[in-house]
Parts: sequence; C-alpha cells; structure tokens
Amino acid sequence: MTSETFSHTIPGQPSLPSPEQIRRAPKVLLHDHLDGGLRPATVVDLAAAIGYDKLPETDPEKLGVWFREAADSGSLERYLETFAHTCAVMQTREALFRVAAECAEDLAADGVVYAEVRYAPEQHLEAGLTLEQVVEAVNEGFREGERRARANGHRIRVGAMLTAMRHAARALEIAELTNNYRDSGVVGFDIAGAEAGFPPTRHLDAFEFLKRENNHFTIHAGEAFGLPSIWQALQWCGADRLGHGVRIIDDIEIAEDGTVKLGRLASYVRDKRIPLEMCPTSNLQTAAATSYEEHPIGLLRQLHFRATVNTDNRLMSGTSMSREFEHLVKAFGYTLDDMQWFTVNAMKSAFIPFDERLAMINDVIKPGYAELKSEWLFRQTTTGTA
Ligand SMILES: O=c1[nH]cnc2c1ncn2[C@H]1C[C@H](O)[C@@H](CO)O1
Ligand SMILES: [Zn+2]
Repeated sequence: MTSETFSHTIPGQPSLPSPEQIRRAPKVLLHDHLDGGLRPATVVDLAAAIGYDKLPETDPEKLGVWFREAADSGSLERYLETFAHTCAVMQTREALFRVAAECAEDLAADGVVYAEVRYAPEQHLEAGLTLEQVVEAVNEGFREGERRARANGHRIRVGAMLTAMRHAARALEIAELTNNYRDSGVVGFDIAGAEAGFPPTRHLDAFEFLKRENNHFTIHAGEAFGLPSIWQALQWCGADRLGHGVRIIDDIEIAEDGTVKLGRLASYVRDKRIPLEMCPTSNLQTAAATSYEEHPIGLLRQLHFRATVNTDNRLMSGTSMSREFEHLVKAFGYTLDDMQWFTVNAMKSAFIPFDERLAMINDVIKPGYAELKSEWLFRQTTTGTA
C-alpha cells in the first residue's frame, strides 16, 4: 500500500481513475486530424498498394516510432512535414474510406462516444478525385466505422470537419464545401498548417461566408504563435472555438501571493466561454508547452476556462484520448469528476445541434461517469475488506 491510499476522503474509494477506467469512461474528442491518426500498418499497406516508395520504414512498428520521433522536433513546421507520407497514401476513394472507417473504430474502442475529425480535402486530389468525392469517401468511411464499432459493442458518432490550409488560397472554396455538406456529415470548418506568417485574417472571406450561412468554425490559433493570433481568430474572424489556444496563458498573470489577473483577451475568452481545444502531447512535441505538469491546461481548468482535452494527431504523437487523460491524471491528480468536467465541456462545445449535445451529456456522458464512480461500492461489498 502506498501512502496515497490513506489520503482518500472516503475509505475504499479510489481517488484516481485507473487506466482501465479511463479507457471505459465516455470521452468526447473535438480536435483530431484524420491524416494524423492512421494506423502505422495501414500506412504500410496503402503505400505498398500504390507503389509509394518514400516511407522511411516499412515495418509498422518501426514506422510508428519514426512518426513519433520525427514529430518530436520542437517545431510546428518540422512536425507538419511528417504529413507528406500520410497524405501521399490517402489519394483514392478506397484509401480514404478505409482510413476513415478505421479512425471511427479506433476512437470507439478507446471509449470515445462523440468525435469531430478534421482533414483538408485539398490535400487529397493528387490522383484525380474531386473535392466532393473526397468528402463523400470520408463520410462513408465514418459511417462504416460507426457500424463496425456497434458490432463490437461500442457506440460512437463521428462528424467530419473540413480544414483549409492556411498557406494556400482555397479557404473560401472549402468553406463552401463545408456548407454544401452540412446536412450530410460535415459539422464545421477549420484552418490549419504553419501559423507564423499565415495569420487567419488571410482567410476572412471564408469566415465571413460561414458566418452569413450561420455555420460553425474553429481556427488553429495560439499554438506556435502568441496572443495576436488568438485575438485575430476571435475578433477579426469570429471563431467559435480555438484549436489549441494554449498561448492564452500569456495573458494571465499570477502574482507572488497567488492572486490571478486576467488580461482583456483572457477575460474575453473565459467570459464568453470560448472552447479551447487543448492537445497536451502535441504541444510538448512542437514546444508549445514544456511538460505535462507545466501544461497551461492545469491552470486553465482551475480558472474555469472552457478547456477540453484532445489528441490532435494520434499517429505523430503516439497517443489516444485515454493516454492524454492518463498523462493529465498523473500530472494534476485528476479524478473521474475532472474527466467528466472536461468531457461535458467538450460536448457543450461540439458543432452538432443543442438538443443532441444535451442528450449526449444527460443520457450518455453523465450515466457513464456515474457508473464508473459507483464501481468501488460494489467491489467492496462483493469481495469484503480485510
Ligand atoms: O497542430 C497542428 N497545427 C497546425 N496544423 C496542423 C496540426 N496538426 C495537423 N495539422 C495540419 C497537417 C494536416 O495535413 C492538416 C489537415 O489535417 O492539418
Ligand atoms: Zn491540430
């Protein structure tokens, strides 16, 4: 027995969730890239099928390690270079369908009940597919993955988000595509790619179009670049959520006596309940944060920002929703109540209609956590304690 055992407030009630409970806990994922979450074995298979010979490794295990190590560069630009390989093998209808189906299956097996998964359709046109064919192949893949998950006893719902690359000039076109598929599986829009030098205001026409259409979008901001990027994303572009947003911490001061002072932008983000799609492991890899223990999510949770936990790129970060939570449980001592708080935050911030979000919270998430939180009671009565 460790000394921690004696710090429980209720005898016998575990204070920290076990890895197995973390996996079974219902989780909601708002920030996950389709082209950043392939199974290494699938990358190898798809490369062989199309004769793509530029993979750095052809053994799936070694390839998985290669992606993690190559992405561990301390720079967002270098991190992004690894996507050349995944995008190269996602150029046909079959490949997109397979990757999307496996994505939904993998998330469901990890206990994710609702996910919004993004990708940039413009990066999948090299073999002649149209933007529409790309979107339809991915949507069909997600539906297939949901079916397979159900057959394996898991329930998941996956919405697609369409990303425009911030260095390119197709944002308006991708925003229109998002709008055209809003009733058929696409829940929102995003911009991604290198942040420094590519401010979101380059794509104002796309954001203005979506606002006029009453549609939803998030913007990668405050990851590799600081407060001006967050400010532009919110006040010029009108983003509903922030991808990462970690640098909001630069607008928060903690005095020696522990008093916290929020600047105007941080106050706005908290007051308006702007959701922050935080991705701890990804942030360590691109040097947007220094360690799990020092990751801004700890303070932002204490200060009641609308923080959520996400994977970003499961392949490049060697992670999953459960692993992200495991790291946070270890770093901050989070309990199942904290996990539920993050999960409810995420579900409140999703881009599906309000009544569906509410039903997910009340009928799926809360009962799931209640079940997990009550397990210790029955364990004690059935085994008896010494
Ligand atoms: O964390 C990220 N920041 C900026 N861009 C990113 C991040 N993760 C992935 N991307 C890029 C690379 C992908 O090819 C693209 C679409 O998913 O989005
Ligand atoms: Zn991202």
